[in-house]
Amino acid sequence: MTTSLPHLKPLKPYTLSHYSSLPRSQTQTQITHTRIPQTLTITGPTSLSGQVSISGSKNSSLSLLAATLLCSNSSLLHNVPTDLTDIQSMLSILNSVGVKTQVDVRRKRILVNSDGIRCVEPCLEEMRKIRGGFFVIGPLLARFGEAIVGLPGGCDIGERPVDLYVRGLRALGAVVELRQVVDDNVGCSLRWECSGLGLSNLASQDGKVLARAANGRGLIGGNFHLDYPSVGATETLMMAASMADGVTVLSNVAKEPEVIDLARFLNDSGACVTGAGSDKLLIKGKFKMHGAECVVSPDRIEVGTFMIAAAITRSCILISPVIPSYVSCLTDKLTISGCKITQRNHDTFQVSAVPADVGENLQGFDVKTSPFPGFPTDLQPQTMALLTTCNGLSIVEESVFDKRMGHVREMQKLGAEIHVCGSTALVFGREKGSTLHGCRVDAADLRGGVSLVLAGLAAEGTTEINGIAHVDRGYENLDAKLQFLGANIKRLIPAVSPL
Ligand SMILES: CC(=O)N[C@H]1[C@@H](OP(=O)(O)OP(=O)(O)OC[C@H]2O[C@@H](n3ccc(=O)[nH]c3=O)[C@H](O)[C@@H]2O)O[C@H](CO)[C@@H](O)[C@@H]1O
Ligand SMILES: C=C(OP(=O)(O)O)C(=O)O
Repeated sequence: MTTSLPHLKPLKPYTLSHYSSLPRSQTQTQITHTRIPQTLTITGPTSLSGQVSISGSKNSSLSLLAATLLCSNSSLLHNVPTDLTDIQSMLSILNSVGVKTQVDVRRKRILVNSDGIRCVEPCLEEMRKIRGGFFVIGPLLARFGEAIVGLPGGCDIGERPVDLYVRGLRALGAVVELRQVVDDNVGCSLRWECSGLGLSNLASQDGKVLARAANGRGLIGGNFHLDYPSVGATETLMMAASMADGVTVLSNVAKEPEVIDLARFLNDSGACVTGAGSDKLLIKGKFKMHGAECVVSPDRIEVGTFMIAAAITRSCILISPVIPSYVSCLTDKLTISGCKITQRNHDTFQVSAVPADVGENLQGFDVKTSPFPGFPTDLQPQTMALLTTCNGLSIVEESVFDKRMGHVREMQKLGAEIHVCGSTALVFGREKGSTLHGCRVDAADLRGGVSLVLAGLAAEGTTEINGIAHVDRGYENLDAKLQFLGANIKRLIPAVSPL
């Protein structure tokens, strides 16, 4: 749906012109994503060339959309990856409490108006689909004094507890309890669980978190130290503290770029947040916030995925827009491996792994995931796919999530030699480049799924990847973008039999 959106105020440095410089065929290809099981087939090995246009960050967009719940009047978000199913789920969550949204798919922008919110309990079914839905607990509680939200969904990559969110909200004066849904009757809450803590063990089960500001008053500023710099908890508490009465100090917070995007939007909406990007945030609460306009940063994980696509296919491609400091960890590793990465202008990378530039083969390297500025967990599976084609033994250690190795079994089906011990994988590379061979594999989560797409680009023959809905959660038009770069990739959409 294309709508005419009002102009709120001048744009910030990242303007839409940064995102519309590619040929129409690339920027305007739209794929209708349905929830029908879909498959990608790739015939390789592939050589890529040309330029790819990076979408706005999924993870930033999810928290920015949640933050619009704090604001009266309208907010206008630019460069939103509107085709992602996660974004569509987040919009359904907002709509379910009475938020009005207008999506301009062609211009990648969303107008949000939260003036008509009529309830504080978003649709549980939608909440279960994504992780970012849980963030709405912060703004709803801060603005309306109450929120009832489902436990986070999202990828099945290990425990995704919410204890830090809960303890942080309690530090701001909220009473928080978990209500567990013990039968299939969604919304019928039969049993009260622990108003104490223990929430972490229940995070994967069906349940709702009920939060209200104590004594019917609003939230009050407070101090909270996060035991771990959780991105989601940091963002949720930033939103809550923005409308709490008084000053909040959050320490050991996440330093991820998405936190910086959120702080910028909150400040433009009338909040007072300082310290974003450091490990301490100081937030002076405001009684009222208004809408603002913002431009979502380019998706650093999509940038990294295409950098790895160039490397695994031993190709040379241009990638833009890129914020180089957001991907410096990967840039360093690929450079060690032998890739040539050149910044072409302020926001374009040229990534080359062609034999003329890198010699006979890339070298393996070790990675250990950790919070930003460390190596991103969201690039671990893609990196592992690359390492299966590099020289020597590489060690991949996953330290953020306890079950993010689901892709290994599928990579083994493609001929990769990987041994897993707990959260560490030993990847035995190939002295003479890829000997991966195509076969049928299943994507079980978002980044694991895309790592199979990357492996399929390098594999001999045809790779068929099922479960592409996981990939569609976080990659906009992935197949169209890869086709544009020269990949032989097709999406198979089963015919729906008429009723
Ligand atoms: C630090 C980190 O890399 N975070 C990633 C994480 O964010 P996301 O916000 O999903 O996850 P967190 O940063 O909150 O979680 C990271 C770690 O903290 C733990 N935890 C979290 C919340 C809580 O209340 N208690 C608790 O113990 C989790 O179990 C996990 O081990 O996944 C996102 C999607 O893949 C990524 O974009 C983020 O970069
Ligand atoms: C796992 C991811 O998403 P989510 O946290 O939304 O499940 C991801 O972005 O890699």
